[in-house]
Formats: sequence, structure tokens, C-alpha cells
Amino acid sequence: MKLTFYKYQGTGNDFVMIDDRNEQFDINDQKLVELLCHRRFGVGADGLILLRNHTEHDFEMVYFNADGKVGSMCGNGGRCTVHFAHFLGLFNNSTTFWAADGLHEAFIEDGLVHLKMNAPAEIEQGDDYFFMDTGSPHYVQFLPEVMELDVFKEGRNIRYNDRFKATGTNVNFVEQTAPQSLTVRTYERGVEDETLSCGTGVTACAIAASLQGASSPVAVKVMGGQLQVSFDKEGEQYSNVFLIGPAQMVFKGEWSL
Ligand SMILES: N[C@@H](CCC[C@H](N)C(=O)O)C(=O)O
Repeated sequence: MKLTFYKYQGTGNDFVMIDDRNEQFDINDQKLVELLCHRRFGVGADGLILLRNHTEHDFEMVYFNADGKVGSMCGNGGRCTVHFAHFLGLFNNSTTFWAADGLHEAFIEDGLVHLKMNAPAEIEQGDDYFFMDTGSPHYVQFLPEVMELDVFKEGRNIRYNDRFKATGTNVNFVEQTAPQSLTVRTYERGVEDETLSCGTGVTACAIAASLQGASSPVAVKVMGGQLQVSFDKEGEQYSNVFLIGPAQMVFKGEWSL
């Protein structure tokens, strides 16, 4: 039996994408997801996404991390799934879809996917960090010269500290390069390594930057490209948070089961 898949990338965060509207994929097959994502024995990806039908919305996105476990929200994966849904003809101009953290709206304009993100319900601010959930949990730390940092080592230290080791967190290191511009590098839980981009992470970093004076939109450079985050802010309440950036179908393939 053959499994048809599409390889996607959004600013270098890459995914195995499967049209699973007939629900043939066994979501409990953690080993298969892990193998498909494996960079030597499989297709290679940071995560795997199933596009499924939804009773009230255009589609549902089911996201798995590269470790094979069902994940929380993935912002870049969401942007890629919107592109894929448009490719499949599931919407024309704008769409609504269901994901792990609930409802999302999106549209494609000038080749960029605009994905509405769920604003964090609360934001923890420590001496040298922010922590919030933008669909996935994110620890955010500002520092100078982020390109000099050993992100794998420093990210792993935080992800596996006493507070986070049980459920994990993603860890973002941010350099503010101009009042409205950030450079972000992220250690991702479930991949357990630095990835080239993390959409929910970039969203958290832009919100953290706005709490320190940045206004919307915030331009964010990541290892795999350029993203933008726009939002409305009233006090510490955020709404209309949009993650904006490119999404690309790289190739189509078949996996023999
Ligand atoms: N790459 C993602 C985040 C995916 C989820 C993350 N690995 C987690 O387990 O929290 C993104 O673009 O948001």
C-alpha cells in the first residue's frame, strides 16, 4: 500500500503533509510518524500534519511533532496547511479551520499566508524571561548577539530544567535589532533541537517585544527566512494577532507501507 504525502516548508520549518480527508492514517501510529519525520531513515521533517475534514469549518489540522507524538498548535505548520487547503480547492479567498488550540482564520495575499493566532490568555514576566502559550508553550529570553549563542545547549538546559522537564517548553532566544525588528532562534520541544523557524514562538517573541515598547507590525528574522506579526493591543490584552509569511510545497512523494 502506498501513502501519498507532500513535503512542505514555511521559513525552513518543514513538514510531511498528508491529505487525510478519508481518515485512513492511524493517528496512534507514533512509530510511523517518527519514521516519516526521520532525517536519515524517513522523508525528514520537524513534524507531520494531517489535513482532515471538519463538520463546521473548511478543514482540521492534526499536528504531530517529529517525535511522533500529537502536538499542540504549530504556527508555521498552520500556514503550510492553509496553503495546502487552497491547493486542494477547499477555499478561495479566506478560510476557517480547526487545530489543537481551537479555531483559526486565514487568508493568502500576495503569496503570503496570514494566519490568525490565538492570543495568550496570560503572560508571565520574570526578571529575564517571558512565558506564554500562543497555541504552544513558549519561554522567551532577550539577549544581545543571538547568532553567537549555542541554542541547542542553552535551549535544552531550559527545556529540561525542573520546571519544564515533565511537559516541556519551546525556548526562544531573541535579539532586538531595531525598534520593530527581531532576530529569533528557537529550540523546539518534540524535535528536541533548534529548528529554522517556529511560528508560535515568533508570535510569542513579538508579543514579548511589544510589552517592551515595540508596536505592530513586528518584523522577525528567523534562521529560515522572514516573518511578520501584527496585532491589536489594549493594556496587556492582545487581539487580531496574525502570523504572516511564506509557505511552500516542495515536492510530492509516495511512501510504501
Ligand atoms: N514549529 C511550531 C511549533 C510546534 C509545536 C512545538 N514543537 C511544541 O511541541 O510545542 C510552530 O511553528 O509553531
